[in-house]
Amino acid sequence: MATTLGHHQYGKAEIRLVRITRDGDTHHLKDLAVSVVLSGDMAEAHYSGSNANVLPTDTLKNTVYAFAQEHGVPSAEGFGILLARHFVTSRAPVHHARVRIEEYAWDRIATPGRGAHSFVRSGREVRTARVAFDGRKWEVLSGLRDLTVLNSTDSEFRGYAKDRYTTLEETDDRVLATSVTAVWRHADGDGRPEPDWDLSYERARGHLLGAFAGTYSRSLQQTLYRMGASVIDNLDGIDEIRLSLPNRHHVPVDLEPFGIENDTAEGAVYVAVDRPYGLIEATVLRAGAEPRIPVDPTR
Ligand SMILES: O=c1[nH]c(=O)c2[nH]c(=O)[nH]c2[nH]1
Repeated sequence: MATTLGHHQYGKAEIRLVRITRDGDTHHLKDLAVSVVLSGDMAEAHYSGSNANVLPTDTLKNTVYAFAQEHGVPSAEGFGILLARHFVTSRAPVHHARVRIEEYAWDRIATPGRGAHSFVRSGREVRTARVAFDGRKWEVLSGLRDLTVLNSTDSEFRGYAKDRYTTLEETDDRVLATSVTAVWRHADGDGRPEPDWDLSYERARGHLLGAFAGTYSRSLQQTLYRMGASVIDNLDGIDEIRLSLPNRHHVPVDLEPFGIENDTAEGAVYVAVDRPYGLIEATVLRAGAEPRIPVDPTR
């Protein structure tokens, strides 16, 4: 044989699922996209075409819906753990399962006297969870994307390297805006009970926002480090966090041709430039922790 099969996996991507729970007149809603990836003893499907070890991806989809109804969706992480354990423990050829979940937030629409069953899709960020299980050990990565934040002052960018192509002016007061993608890794479970995933998420989010707002920034790099360090310093169970921060540049508009001053004590007008953007990415680790989050957190 002149060829051999390399790494292979399969699964069902982006299973869209809305779970409504009724508690009398008060209803609750979970809105998810679930992706399942399985790997193990499945080489024959590629070599000979034998599907004996291939549980159809259609079945993976059905299992996700069935589990959502039978077990509910306690939290993105909790649901992911339930599913990953099921696939690895119920089928011998499956050695490893990964479940990725995106969760979309909804707010209630106030309807006095009419029960609590109306919702409006929230402008909040997308919450993410990834669970990997190999039959023995868990790895849980929690995170978020599209958390868009802006500081209208307390940001400068000066003292940078310059060469013959540098045109950027130094600034001691600029707008700093970004859309945060973050992935953080929970310390190995080793038999401990699962944390309260929702509480852990809200705390991590709060520290990211607090550090963004509370840092006098000399660069987005410095702000990134403070944001990551604040999560690690304040949350015992989190050993590693990776942040991807696009620099959403806000450039003051030149209004001089119209005889209008555009940088006054009362404020200024900016172009919100969407492309190109600087992209600042880094991992922050608890001292001694091993880096395990992939370098590209979107993969
Ligand atoms: O915070 C910043 N970091 C950079 O590396 C950079 N580069 C740039 O042009 N502007 C900025 N801002």
